[in-house]
Amino acid sequence: MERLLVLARHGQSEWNLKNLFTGWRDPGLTEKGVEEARIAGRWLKEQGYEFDLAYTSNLGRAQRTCALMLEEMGQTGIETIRTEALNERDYGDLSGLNKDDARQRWGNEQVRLWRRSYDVPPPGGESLKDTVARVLPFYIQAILPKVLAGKRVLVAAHGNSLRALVMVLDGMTTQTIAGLEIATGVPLVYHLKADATVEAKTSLDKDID
Ligand SMILES: O=C(O)[C@@H](CO)OP(=O)(O)O
Repeated sequence: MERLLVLARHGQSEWNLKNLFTGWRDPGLTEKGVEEARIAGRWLKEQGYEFDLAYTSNLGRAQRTCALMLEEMGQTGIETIRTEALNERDYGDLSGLNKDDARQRWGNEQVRLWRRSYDVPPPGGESLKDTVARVLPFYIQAILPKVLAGKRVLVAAHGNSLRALVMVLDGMTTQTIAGLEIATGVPLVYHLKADATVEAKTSLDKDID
């Protein structure tokens, strides 16, 4: 049985371009972001993938990416479930601030800890640990049973909600996860075994911006 799970971060957003902490704020995609989503969809189609079901967050950039990918694949009709559980990590008080300005104000190391440590939350926001605690129950209760039942599933979400999932799928530690970056618009293709562990993983090659 095919147990296909494809994870894709949204294409470049207006706030990725402006270098702003985004979190639960809701900027749209840039033109480049739209193109990245389309390229991702075309690549998946060329690889011969099809989906039965899609999941996305409550945020527009992921929803639009999901829709554009499915459009390129000729699969606009499939059921798409939106959930807050897949939202980006909440950046709290940092939301809307420029990342370089934040480094000037609080120092590189503090900003690195907020952005990439496992358990240091940004002020008023979520750590990756908090994000894992939000994303993982939804994955286990909603997404995984579908994949294990043979539904081919697309998840279009965000840098940190996907880092939370990849950490679990790839068996990364609270240390190694700090070095994981997920590029915009790059599908990560997982084939799962019946016991929900990873049989194979491939992805479209692309540099991290
Ligand atoms: O601003 C954000 O919400 C995220 C993703 O763009 O940023 P970071 O790279 O710090 O996780």
